[in-house]
Amino acid sequence: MQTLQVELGERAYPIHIGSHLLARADLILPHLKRKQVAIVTNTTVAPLYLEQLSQTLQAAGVAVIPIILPDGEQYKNSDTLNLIYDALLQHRCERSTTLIALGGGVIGDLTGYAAATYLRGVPFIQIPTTLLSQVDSSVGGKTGINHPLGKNMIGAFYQPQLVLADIATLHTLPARELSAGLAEVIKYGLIRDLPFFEWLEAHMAELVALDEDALRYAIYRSCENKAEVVAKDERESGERALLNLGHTFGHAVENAMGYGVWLHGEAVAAGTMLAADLSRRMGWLSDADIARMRAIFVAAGLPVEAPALGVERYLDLMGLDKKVVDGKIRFVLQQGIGKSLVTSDYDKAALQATLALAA
Ligand SMILES: NC(=O)c1ccc[n+]([C@@H]2O[C@H](COP(=O)([O-])OP(=O)(O)OC[C@H]3O[C@@H](n4cnc5c(N)ncnc54)[C@H](O)[C@@H]3O)[C@@H](O)[C@H]2O)c1
Ligand SMILES: O=C(O)C(=O)C[C@@H](O)[C@H](O)[C@H](O)COP(=O)(O)O
Ligand SMILES: [Zn+2]
Repeated sequence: MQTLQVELGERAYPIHIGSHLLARADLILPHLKRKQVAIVTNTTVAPLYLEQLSQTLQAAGVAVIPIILPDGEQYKNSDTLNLIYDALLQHRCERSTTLIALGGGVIGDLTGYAAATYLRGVPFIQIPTTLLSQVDSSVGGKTGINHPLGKNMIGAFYQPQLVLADIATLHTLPARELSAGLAEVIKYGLIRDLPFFEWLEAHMAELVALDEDALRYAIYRSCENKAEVVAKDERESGERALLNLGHTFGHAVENAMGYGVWLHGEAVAAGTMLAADLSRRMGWLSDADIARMRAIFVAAGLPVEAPALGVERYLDLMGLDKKVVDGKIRFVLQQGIGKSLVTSDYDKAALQATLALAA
């Protein structure tokens, strides 16, 4: 097992990465205020891992309240959030009850937001079971739900007490979901870590084949990148916005196509290629860089062409992005592979031309 620390002063917490961690009560117990937890999961993950985690905790004397939600991005909304509050209230959960998110990013974001708001805040633990949630969503404290008009529009920054990433759970993950997670892994290389990008180019086939050593390294290096950025800028007043590479376009795709039709990672991959095209038009990215990016996304099993929504629809949806300032959309663009910036200083005609690719 490897451990990283997210250095956030009194809100600091460890990320443990390893195999068969669902059996490790000793890693969880020190983070509980009281021996009662509510495990929030979904109808897909519950039959796979709920029993195992519950038994681990019950054997250590912890009372477990299971909360099983419907599965899918289309359920990351206020109705599903209310199901969590309902269960917590029915069980008379107190401020000392810890919520445990057992599942992918949808469960993590919902559970984190429930924890941030139930009784004005109860502790929570992330046990991510998708690659995407192990490398990205479980770390950093962005929690929330979607709105029909936009992705993640309602939420809170609220840090977990602990992240427990059990690599063994990835063996049951569908290949399409593994690929979606690789989009966020590749993101770290593109925005700030050229040596990692080069390592990913050399080891993509092993990752797709679920090679344990390759996965462990990719998850650790991704979490290391994310933890560093979050420690410097917890609430996204600067550098953290770089973690949004491809998301301005990608969130528009997810919303327009209907939540869940394009997976988050798929939309991020195609969105990153649109951002790359805009960077190229600004003279910051070469044709050779774009070819490398396209090749790595394809090798990861990800789409590189965004859907044809039309220029106006893209602009309209991107106008709701959280990075908008004074009505102007800001993009994360690249100045080569491994170097990125957030800017509103792009050429409008270049943006129109980029969007016309997806028109
Ligand atoms: N908070 C953040 O910082 C952050 C970062 C990135 C993404 N996100 C959010 O995360 C969500 C995407 O997360 P995701 O890609 O994990 O999707 P997801 O949570 O929908 O999980 C993907 C699918 O895999 C299933 N699943 C989960 N673990 C499994 C396992 N071990 N074996 C088999 N099936 C399993 C799920 O039930 C689901 O059907 C999006 O809503 C996105 O906006 C948040
Ligand atoms: O942690 C962050 O910061 C990120 O931007 C990570 C993204 O991968 C993630 O999808 C995040 O939820 C997007 O944030 P949003 O603020 O654009 O909703
Ligand atoms: Zn993302």
